[in-house]
Amino acid sequence: MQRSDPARAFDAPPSEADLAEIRAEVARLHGELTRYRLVVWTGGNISGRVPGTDYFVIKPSGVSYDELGPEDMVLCDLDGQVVPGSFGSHRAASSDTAAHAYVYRHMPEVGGVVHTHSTYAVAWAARGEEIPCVLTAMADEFGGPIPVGPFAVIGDDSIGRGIVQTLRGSRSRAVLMQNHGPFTIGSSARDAVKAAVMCEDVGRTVHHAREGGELIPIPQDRIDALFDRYQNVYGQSDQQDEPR
Ligand SMILES: O=C(CO)[C@@H](O)[C@@H](O)COP(=O)(O)O
Repeated sequence: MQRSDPARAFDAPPSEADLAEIRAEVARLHGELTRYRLVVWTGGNISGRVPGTDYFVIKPSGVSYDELGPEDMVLCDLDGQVVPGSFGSHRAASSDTAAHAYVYRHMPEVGGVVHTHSTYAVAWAARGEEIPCVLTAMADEFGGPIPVGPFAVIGDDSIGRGIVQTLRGSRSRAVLMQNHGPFTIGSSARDAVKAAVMCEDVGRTVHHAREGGELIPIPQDRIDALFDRYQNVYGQSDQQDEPR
């Protein structure tokens, strides 16, 4: 894959000792995708940025979720290149590695990226229809509708470009890539997984609500107030830096 900037050199990769925590967390979080039934077979993937470095770890491509442990996560630089000799480097990184890498290069505040094929979110994506903000739970978590991103081919940075173009400046941490499915971002891999769980939950609820009749939009000032409360007040006071 073409490097983003041939002149760019990345710092030396972190040691495996320094990677242990992020490897364990990203491997563990893959179990949350199956627990919440957001993926089937080997679909979907999670990555986590290694804090303070030019690297991230991501799921290996096509490997069963049952086999995913910390040392199976693939270490990549921000160009999406696998670091030779690192744990897991004997396998190909996820099909979406270039997309995740593009997001990390262009959104430095992002610490985790998740992709799923969760049923209701994919159904909204198949229609190219955003999920309207008609639930307080959406205002809390996404600060508005969940937007649709462009149709994009798999394997290069097209999906990443679509994610950044859609979410940069948005309060939503989820985007429905047209005809494909949800990609989510977060301050950490756990935060991005939460966005994926909540995206599917509201996608299901709004789908059934609309089947029963007309949806009632929430006024923008109420959405703003709900989002502010949830992001800054909800939960325990010692959770300040943790995702809610
Ligand atoms: O749909 C896609 C490709 O974007 C992926 O979710 C899915 O096929 C899983 O691919 P990987 O196993 O991560 O290579």
